[in-house]
Amino acid sequence: MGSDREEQLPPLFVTSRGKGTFLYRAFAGSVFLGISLIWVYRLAYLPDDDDDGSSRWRRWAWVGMLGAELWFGFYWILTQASRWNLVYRQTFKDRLALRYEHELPGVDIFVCTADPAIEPPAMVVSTVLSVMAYDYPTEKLGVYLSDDAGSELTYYALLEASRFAKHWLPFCKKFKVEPTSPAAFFNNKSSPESIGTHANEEFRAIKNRIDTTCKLNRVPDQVRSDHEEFSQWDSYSSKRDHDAIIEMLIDRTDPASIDNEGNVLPTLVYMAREKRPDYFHNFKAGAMNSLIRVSSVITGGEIILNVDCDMYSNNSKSIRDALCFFMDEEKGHEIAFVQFPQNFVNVTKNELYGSSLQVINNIEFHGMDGYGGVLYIGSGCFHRRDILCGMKYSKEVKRTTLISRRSGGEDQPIGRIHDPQKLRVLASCTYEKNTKWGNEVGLKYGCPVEDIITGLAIKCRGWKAVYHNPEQMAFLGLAPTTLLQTLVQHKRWSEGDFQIALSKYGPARYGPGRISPGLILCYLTYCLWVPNCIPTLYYSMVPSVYLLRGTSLFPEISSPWVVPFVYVIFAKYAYSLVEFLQSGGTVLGWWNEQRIWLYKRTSSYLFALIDTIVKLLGFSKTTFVITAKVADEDVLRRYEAEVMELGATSPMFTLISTLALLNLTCLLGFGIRLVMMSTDSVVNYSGSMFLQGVLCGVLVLINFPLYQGMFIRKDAGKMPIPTTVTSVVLAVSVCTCFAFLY
Ligand SMILES: O=c1ccn([C@@H]2O[C@H](COP(=O)(O)OP(=O)(O)O[C@H]3O[C@H](CO)[C@@H](O)[C@H](O)[C@H]3O)[C@@H](O)[C@H]2O)c(=O)[nH]1
Ligand SMILES: [Mn+2]
Repeated sequence: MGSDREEQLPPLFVTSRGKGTFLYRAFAGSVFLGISLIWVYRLAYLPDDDDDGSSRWRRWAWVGMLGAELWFGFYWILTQASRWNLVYRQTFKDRLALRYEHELPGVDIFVCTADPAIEPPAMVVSTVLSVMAYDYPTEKLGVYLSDDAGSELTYYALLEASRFAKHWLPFCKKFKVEPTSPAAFFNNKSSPESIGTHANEEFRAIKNRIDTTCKLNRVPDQVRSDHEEFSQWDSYSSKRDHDAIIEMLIDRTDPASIDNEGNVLPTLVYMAREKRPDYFHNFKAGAMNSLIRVSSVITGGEIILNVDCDMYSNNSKSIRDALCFFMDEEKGHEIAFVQFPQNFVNVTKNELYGSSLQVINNIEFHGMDGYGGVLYIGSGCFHRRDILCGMKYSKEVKRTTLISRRSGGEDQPIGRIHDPQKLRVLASCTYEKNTKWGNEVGLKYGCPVEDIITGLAIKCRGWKAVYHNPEQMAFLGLAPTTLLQTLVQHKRWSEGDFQIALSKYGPARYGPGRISPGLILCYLTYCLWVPNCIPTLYYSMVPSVYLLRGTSLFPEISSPWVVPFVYVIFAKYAYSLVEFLQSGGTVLGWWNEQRIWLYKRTSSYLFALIDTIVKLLGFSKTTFVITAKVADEDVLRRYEAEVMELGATSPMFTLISTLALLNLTCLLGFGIRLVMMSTDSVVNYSGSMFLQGVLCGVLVLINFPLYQGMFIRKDAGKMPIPTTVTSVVLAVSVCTCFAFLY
């Protein structure tokens, strides 16, 4: 690399290709051959259209199987794109420091929170402190907390944090603390005990005060009278109806803003944008756009980092990592954003809910990066401000943007506005009226996955994105801890992605000519999560009820056509196991992942499909269900013991348990039939129903935790009795209809 560099400077980052690409491609080719043979078999053996009722039923079921297999095959092809060409990045932070230490750009960091009840302020401010303590010149850092609840509790917590920062930042620097989130650092058993007893005590005290205040739901009178800014809450009527509140807790240009050792502190700003019932607030995208505007006049950093309130910094060098990409002399000018993976602190060993996203993080995103276009996933992403604000790519911008700004002097050329009135205008409901905000400027509105669609639009404007997955994880957050939350989160994601597919930005329509074909396929993998629900529901129901009936839908065990079926299934799952283990998972974790895969497809995606249709018909509006970052002790105990949490009422649960019971009934029915047959017919019969029996058997095995939750467990996390009863009635009725009606 770099042989024809214009200057003889070694690069700030290098890219290397994954190994074994050729072998993988050959393997994928063989699986594709198998899939094609399955299609051929379905077409060649399509049952005749007799008048006889039973064979007509079989013919239709067969056509459905063909449809499902065509879809699965097509979808499998899509998933190959993100495995075709993996790349890995390495940065040289020492070179960056050597060349640019004194002209590093300003960095503004946005933390978003939206509800003090499910996103505890003590957690939020730990995240804020973690990013304030980055190993980066503090006079170039601005940290902004957006509070979509506009809660004085969160403001109070931030006030406490701003005071603690004076101890915490020098402490982190002195002892090279990692991670720089005080909560994470002091909770970590392996953090050296000898250091920081004092800091620890102080942090505990602050955390206690915050937690108590939150529990009492009231800021102490003394604090309130000491800090006149609390009067801004006098006019506050609710989360959805209040004025904009913007408070600068630390101003880095104020000579008094120094830590205990006399170093400058980063600017720290609290922002609750204005909310009114008559104005749609566009969730996180709306908050981000207000932050972009407000920060542009306070600190105006050229680089913006965005994290969710639970995603604390776990690597104090991440800004420098990101800058190695942006400031690389050769390639930096075309990079719009640098995305780090979302990792989670709270995943258990065999991750019951498959929420660690390891395969996405360790394989698929490296594959998308190979096409220059990893997704923007909302948290842990560094953007160039002007690109986020709509700048289009052109070859001429090469080398100008970051470098010219920096050569303007130590400080940014932006006029600093501290006038609260002017700031409030920028965060008002009406500011965006008749502007391009939410469309061409800033994050896009109208989609529950504002991050994905914004990232796609940026790449369609000609920019590249980079994925960086360093060994020491850059960010750590909280994954959902119950089944329902996992399914609801996936409903939001899949629905949002599907909306993109249907929108003007649908990758297949909008992408060609703008992004590479490989990247289009990668995007489609995510954008087409939702339609998977239909073939998956079909495949997990129809063969089973036909098994009960004794109608075969797969080749006989002695037929050579069994080979492609067995090969494709075996190869696909063996490979997915290898991939999962390689990404750091366990065998049981993989098995759990298959279960959650089934539940997501049959419930989250189905409900996302239904909601999409309802919305298209104009009956409902987009919502955003925030994922809880706290759980009861009881729930947490079960989560840690990897016992499935089923103690909630939801149509999603009714659906998955009905499916589970349906398969159980079909398998039992099949068993009874076998027992009642003569030996000869058993051999024949089980031969013709073999694959169907295996499919139904595996579905029963994988649903084991559901049967336990319905019939065996006694704890509070078991399936509610009404849900169990409904599911039994539904499953038995469907089975009875099928067994006797035609
Ligand atoms: O009206 C809202 C709703 C949410 N948020 C914040 O958005 C973040 C993400 O919300 P969360 O409930 O944790 O959703 P996740 O599914 O975990 O988030 C992922 O998916 C979202 C899109 O669906 C992205 O916005 C996130 O960045 C990405 O991490 C949190 O910090 C919230 O406080 C707001 O600021 N305002
Ligand atoms: Mn989250």
